[in-house]
Amino acid sequence: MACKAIAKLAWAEPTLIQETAIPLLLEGKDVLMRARTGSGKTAAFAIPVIQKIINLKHTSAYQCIRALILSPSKELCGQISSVVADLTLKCGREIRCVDISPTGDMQTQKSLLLDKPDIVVATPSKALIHLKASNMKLKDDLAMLVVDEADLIFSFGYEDEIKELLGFLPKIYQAVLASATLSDDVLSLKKIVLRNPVTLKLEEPELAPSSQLQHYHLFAEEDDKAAILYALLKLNLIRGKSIIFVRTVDRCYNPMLLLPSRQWEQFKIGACVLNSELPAAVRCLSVEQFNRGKYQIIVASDEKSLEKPDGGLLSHKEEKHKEKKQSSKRKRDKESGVSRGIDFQHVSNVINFDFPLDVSSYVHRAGRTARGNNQGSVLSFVSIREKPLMFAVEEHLSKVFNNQRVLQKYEFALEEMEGFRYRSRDAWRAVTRIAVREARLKEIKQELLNCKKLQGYFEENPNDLAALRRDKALHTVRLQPQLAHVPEYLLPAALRTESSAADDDQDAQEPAPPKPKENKRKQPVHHGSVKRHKYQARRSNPLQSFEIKGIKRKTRNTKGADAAASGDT
Ligand SMILES: Nc1ncnc2c1ncn2[C@@H]1O[C@H](COP(=O)(O)OP(=O)(O)OP(=O)(O)O)[C@@H](O)[C@H]1O
Repeated sequence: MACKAIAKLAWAEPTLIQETAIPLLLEGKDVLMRARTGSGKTAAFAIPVIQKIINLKHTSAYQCIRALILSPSKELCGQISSVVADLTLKCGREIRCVDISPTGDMQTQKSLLLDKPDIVVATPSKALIHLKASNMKLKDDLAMLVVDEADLIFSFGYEDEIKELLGFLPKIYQAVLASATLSDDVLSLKKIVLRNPVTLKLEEPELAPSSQLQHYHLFAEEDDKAAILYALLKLNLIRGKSIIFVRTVDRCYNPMLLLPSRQWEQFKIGACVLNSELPAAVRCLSVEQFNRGKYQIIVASDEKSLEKPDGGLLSHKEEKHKEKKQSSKRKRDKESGVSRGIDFQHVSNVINFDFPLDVSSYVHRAGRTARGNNQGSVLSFVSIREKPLMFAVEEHLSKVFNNQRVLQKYEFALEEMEGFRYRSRDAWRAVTRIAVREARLKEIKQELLNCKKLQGYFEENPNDLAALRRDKALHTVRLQPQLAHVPEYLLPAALRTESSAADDDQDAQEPAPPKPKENKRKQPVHHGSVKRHKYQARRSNPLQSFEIKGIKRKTRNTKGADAAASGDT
């Protein structure tokens, strides 16, 4: 049955970790699997879990919870349960899996658990709450325990919960730890969770090879970062789904405000924000909608705020102090993870608008693209103060890939982009702290209006609903409609024909000055054959020709830069 489901997922062959781990797990061994991010670890443990339950059900019809899968964040729990759902698609109602990680009605979760689903997916703290409340009992029947993203379990602060939780489990059960790294935390967890385990440490780099994943960097200061992003998007040099990573939650809203929704729409690109301060339901919905293709871009922050008001980076001590001070004001969800482990599907580009603060963060962000057998690229904007961070990543990647120079320079002649620079600088500066706050308030207001639970309240209190709707427009950033349209004179010469055509598409959505009537299709192809016409079009296409007058890229970068630009997967 699982095989039929796998066929439906169109997985032609197992990944390396699946090929090695599944037979060991089917033999009943405890396994610690370390394999790179995006290598298919979820199915590597989920398939044996499902198979074990099917086998046990053949020997005993007694219904009970037979597997507990723990993961550090709600997003990851949701993801695991949807992989289990995909893999049990052909099992009908025979195997039931319940995800109790979402914050919600405990009574509903209790009744789901009392129904004894075969598999329970939870964060450690949620599992513990239900175990303590006797809503689920595992002491007699649990056959399998899985801890996914084991390297994050302690760093997310679950050490005590895990230790306490083990007291609710039977003496004998099979256990699996899955992790992208073999950190000290994982080794400590291994000691307390696994018995005589087989350790699978695949001899493969922690990221996909450079034939599949290309890394680029581009030196740029704050104002220029915005201009470059604006130009890359407007000139269609970034194609396919992209994740733009920024350092802090507030900065998530900057690129969004710089390119306000109207403009994203004009790009025909849907964009949304993802960060740990959004409610879990909104985060999960954003990821789901992004995966379904509703949004082309996610602007995500995966770090806590490490920035000083003057723009410098905070020391660890300063950061802790700031966090303590802020904790009463701003609520960050401990059970949230953005770059770690989330299976954003078919992402062509990861753009580090802010460079990640350490090597492991870079690896995890980069791991959001080139997943499975897909192609991908990472483009990092690096300011002067971020250079040391970049050098650390460069050194690390070159060690991982046998002294190869992995991080390539993305050649981009910003001086040719003066027009973009001028326009975006203006818009970027309009994004003040107040504007960010207002944007976030607007988001909350929208959430209230969409909240199903409040629908009843609004029906009974229509005045409140009207007041909320009537509320003054919160968007204090002056929208600059001219940003949506890039006049031809702003473009580098080599891009004029193509991008003005792209703009023509956009112009179709907004009132445009009347143009002389002409039917492009009917225009004859002058001077030569169709082949020649195609050749000329190819020559003027910066993505296909090696030499670009406006934006200079060196030939050695062209292949990767094309991938970065086209993002074809
Ligand atoms: N055998 C396979 N063939 C093709 N694609 C696969 C296969 N197994 C899994 N995948 C796909 O690979 C992607 C990554 O899988 P998964 O999320 O399980 O990776 P992971 O190793 O758990 O990553 P992370 O460490 O980041 O959590 C998913 O989109 C999944 O659908």
